[in-house]
Amino acid sequence: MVLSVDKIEFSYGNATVLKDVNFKVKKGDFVSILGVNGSGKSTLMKCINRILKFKEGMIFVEDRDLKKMKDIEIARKIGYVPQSSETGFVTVFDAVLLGRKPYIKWDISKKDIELTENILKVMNLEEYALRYINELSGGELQKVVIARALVQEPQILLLDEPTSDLDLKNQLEVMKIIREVSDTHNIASIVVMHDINLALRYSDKFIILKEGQVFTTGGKEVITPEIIKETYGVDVHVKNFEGVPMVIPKSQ
Ligand SMILES: Nc1ncnc2c1ncn2[C@@H]1O[C@H](COP(=O)(O)OP(=O)(O)OP(=O)(O)O)[C@@H](O)[C@H]1O
Repeated sequence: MVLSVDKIEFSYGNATVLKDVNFKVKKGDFVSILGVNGSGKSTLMKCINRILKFKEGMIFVEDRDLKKMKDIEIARKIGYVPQSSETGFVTVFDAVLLGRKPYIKWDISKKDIELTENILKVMNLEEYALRYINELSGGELQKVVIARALVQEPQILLLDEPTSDLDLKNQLEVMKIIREVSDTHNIASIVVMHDINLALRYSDKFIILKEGQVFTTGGKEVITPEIIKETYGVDVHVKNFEGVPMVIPKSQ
C-alpha cells in the first residue's frame, strides 16, 4: 500500500467535516473521490497532503507516519493540484520546472530540464513554454499546474477537480495522461471528480464521501442507481456503453 488512511477525523473549529475516514490505495491505482458539494472531498485531499492537520487517526505514506514526515519528504512523495489555480509573472516552462524544487539542491540539473521538456511535450504544452502563465486560458493553466505536479515524480498524485475548467477534448486528454502516468510510473492518483461518467471511464476505484464519511468504496460495481440516489438524491439509469458503465439521469 502506498497510502493508508486510518480512521481520520478533521474539524474546522467545532464543525466536524471528516469522521472515521478509512481507505487504502495501492501503487498504480486511479481512485476517484465522489460526493456532493461540501461532503469533505477537498478537506480530505488537504489532510493527505498535511496542509490541514487532522486530530484523530493516522495516515501512512508507504510505512511512514505522515505526522512525522519532513515537509521535503512530503513534497517529494505527494504531488497536489488544488481546486483553484494561481497566476503570476512566470513562464510556463519555469512554472513547470518549479515542480522540481523538492529535488534541487544548489542548481537546476540536466535531469530537471529534461523532465520539464518531456512533460511539456506529453501534455502538448510545448508551444506555450515561453508564454507567461497569466496570459493563459483557465484550461491551459490547469494543464500547466498538472504538468508541474507530474514533473515532481510523486508516488501519490492528488488532483482536486482537475477537469473542471477544461473543454471536452482537454478533459479526455488530461484524464488519459493521468491514467497513463499512473500505469507507467506506478503512481497512485487520487482525483476529486464531479463528472461521474468521466470518472467511470478512467478510474478503477471509487470512494464516495457522504457527510464526511466514506459511504462506500470499491470498483465500478459500486456505481449503482441506488448508491447514486442515496449520494446525490438523483434517480439515474446505469447502462453499459462500449464496455464502460454510464450514469444517465432519468428525465424529471
Ligand atoms: N476553511 C474552512 N473553514 C471552515 N469551514 C470550511 C473551510 N473549508 C471548508 N469548510 C466546510 O467544510 C465542509 C467540507 O468542505 P470541502 O471543501 O471539503 O467539501 P467538498 O466536498 O470538497 O466540496 P465541493 O464539491 O463544493 O468542492 C463544507 O461544509 C465547507 O463549508
